[in-house]
Amino acid sequence: MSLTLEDITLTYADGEGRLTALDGVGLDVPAGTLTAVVGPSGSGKSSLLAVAATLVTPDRGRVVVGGTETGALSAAERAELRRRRMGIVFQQPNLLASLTALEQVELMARIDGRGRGRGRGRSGEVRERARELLDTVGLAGLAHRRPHQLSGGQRQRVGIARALMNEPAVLLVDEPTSALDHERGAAVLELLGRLTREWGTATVLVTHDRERLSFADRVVELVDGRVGVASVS
Ligand SMILES: Nc1ncnc2c1ncn2[C@@H]1O[C@H](COP(=O)(O)OP(=O)(O)OP(=O)(O)O)[C@@H](O)[C@H]1O
Repeated sequence: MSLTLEDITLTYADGEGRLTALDGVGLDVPAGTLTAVVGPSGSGKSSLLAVAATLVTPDRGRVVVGGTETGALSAAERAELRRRRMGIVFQQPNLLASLTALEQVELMARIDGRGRGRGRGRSGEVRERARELLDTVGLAGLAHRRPHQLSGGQRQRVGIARALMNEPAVLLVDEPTSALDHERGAAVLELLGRLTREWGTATVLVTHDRERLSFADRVVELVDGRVGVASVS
């Protein structure tokens, strides 16, 4: 399933006027590829992810997910699309305070009883898969911990495992390595690149980290809400 953004313009109210956060941005992310979005603070990266996630409706332009023009869907249909087909990882993962790491990840499959692929199935299988994902993101021994017992980087990795639980067709990730040390950050990027290819996911990853972009199929630079030419070190 591919993700296409066509000529996206997004403005926010700014005092008397409007601030243009995205200005005619286009992005084509074929299934099984990973696009990294880089750019200075305030250049529109998080806004771009919010539009791609269909959480924010742009002033102009189209978001097409697997051939479906999302602007034509109702709010309920968009919510369903997000739940069934998208994995979204925000900088702040919004974990539920009362649940353990394992329960946070399991919850995705339980909410979406008809989840794709291995997310489907009996309770034991769901638990096993959630454990596997926590293992993969390096949280094997911490599955029983609640959010307040985890570091910022560990919470972020719970958020990544949760987003991967239903084998999303579209994966949108904001700054996955910001709270991680170098080695752990590299492992998370390697994992996202590998799953993108294995699952045929259309992945967009926002990152400040220009040194480790070799895992990306394409690098897009945003400057003042426009797509520029990326210079990668
Ligand atoms: N809800 C909002 N209301 C008004 N302005 C906003 C809102 N959200 C973002 N902006 C503005 O839109 C512009 C783009 O913000 P955005 O968060 O998309 O940038 P970013 O590249 O993700 O930044 P960072 O790297 O610091 O997270 C900025 O000028 C920001 O101040």
